[in-house]
Amino acid sequence: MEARSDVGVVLMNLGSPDSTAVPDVQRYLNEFLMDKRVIDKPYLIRWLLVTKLIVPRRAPKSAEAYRSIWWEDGSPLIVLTKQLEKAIQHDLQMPVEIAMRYGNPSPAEAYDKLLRQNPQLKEVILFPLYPHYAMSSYETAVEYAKEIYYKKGYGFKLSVIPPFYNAPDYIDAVAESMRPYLQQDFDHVLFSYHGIPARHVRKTDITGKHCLQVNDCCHVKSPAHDFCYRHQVINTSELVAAKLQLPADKWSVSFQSRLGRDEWLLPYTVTRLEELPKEGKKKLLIVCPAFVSDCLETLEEIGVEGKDLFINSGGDNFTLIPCLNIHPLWVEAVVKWCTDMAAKQ
Ligand SMILES: C=CC1=C(C)c2cc3[nH]c(cc4nc(cc5[nH]c(cc1n2)c(C)c5CCC(=O)O)C(CCC(=O)O)=C4C)c(C)c3C=C
Ligand SMILES: [Fe+2]
Ligand SMILES: [Fe+2]
Repeated sequence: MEARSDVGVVLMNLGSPDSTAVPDVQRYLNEFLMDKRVIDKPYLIRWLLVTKLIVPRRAPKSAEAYRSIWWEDGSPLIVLTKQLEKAIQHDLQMPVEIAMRYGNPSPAEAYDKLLRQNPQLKEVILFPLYPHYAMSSYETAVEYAKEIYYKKGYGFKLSVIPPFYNAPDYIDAVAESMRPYLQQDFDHVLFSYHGIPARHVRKTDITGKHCLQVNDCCHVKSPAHDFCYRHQVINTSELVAAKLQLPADKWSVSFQSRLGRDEWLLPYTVTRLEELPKEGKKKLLIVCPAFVSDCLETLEEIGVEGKDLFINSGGDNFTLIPCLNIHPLWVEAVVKWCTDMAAKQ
């Protein structure tokens, strides 16, 4: 492939605290939870909730959880995003930088670095590392990256990779990353996705009358699906299960990481981890396809806490399948989509 320096790529992920020290975790959680697309309450209520209630209680516990999974070179999410950057840079022959929605590095740092090293830059491809659309993940990342782009008046064009929850290359990569684990004896495969408040699904329903309102809404054709996180994660799971020829009674979907008292998407992963052994499903494979890089929510919440809960509820065997990270099929897909988008310039 011919090297290009007029098109650059920014891989954008969620971000982590700078360190596991409580003040750094506090700063990160404040920035994260003050995002109006994450806690969608009026500013003053959000500010009181976040700075007076949630963060003071949560920061020390989160810091401890981060400490239990932190790597020598930093947060797994950041380290793995950097590894993906290296892997695709090698094959893509275009300059690549990483950016985070919260914490560091910011999209401004990524744009500036690309420009400094490639003064002839004409286009930046923004690649949000989220397969599914949610107000609190894909949408906030893209809006933030665009806000900085317009504010600073950059001269290059900004193109954005859309959610890829049903893209055959992504489905293949998830399925093939799971396949070796299916060789072992298992009773059930649980697809555990980061949850969101049910209210967010209703809010992003462009028809205003479909999501969580129509019977079996996620299987009834609707333009709402383009923005419906629930539809998209169910669709990802169905496509992966079909690819792996998993019988319908051998897999299911659940939602993790609930925060607060509002109702989030159901069923909750914690509930399913308690129920599955009682249903005779004692050997479990669990996979988290909403995250393309392993992070606190996979390594600690599922890999440590989830495993304890499952085993203490009567489970025998718990295997967490790693995220795509730098799986060769995933690297190939990222390279292909960036190349295709650059060719459209
Ligand atoms: C996969 C997409 C994600 C969605 C959707 C999402 C929604 C969402 N998250 C919170 C609150 C927290 N999430 C936290 C960590 C975290 N979340 C995602 C991804 C999505 N979140 C990732 C990849 C991570 C891991 C970050 C890392 O450093 O490894 C945290 C911080 C940790 C903790 O204290 O638990 C919070 C808080 C809400 C409220 C929300 C939807 C409204
Ligand atoms: Fe989250
Ligand atoms: Fe829906």
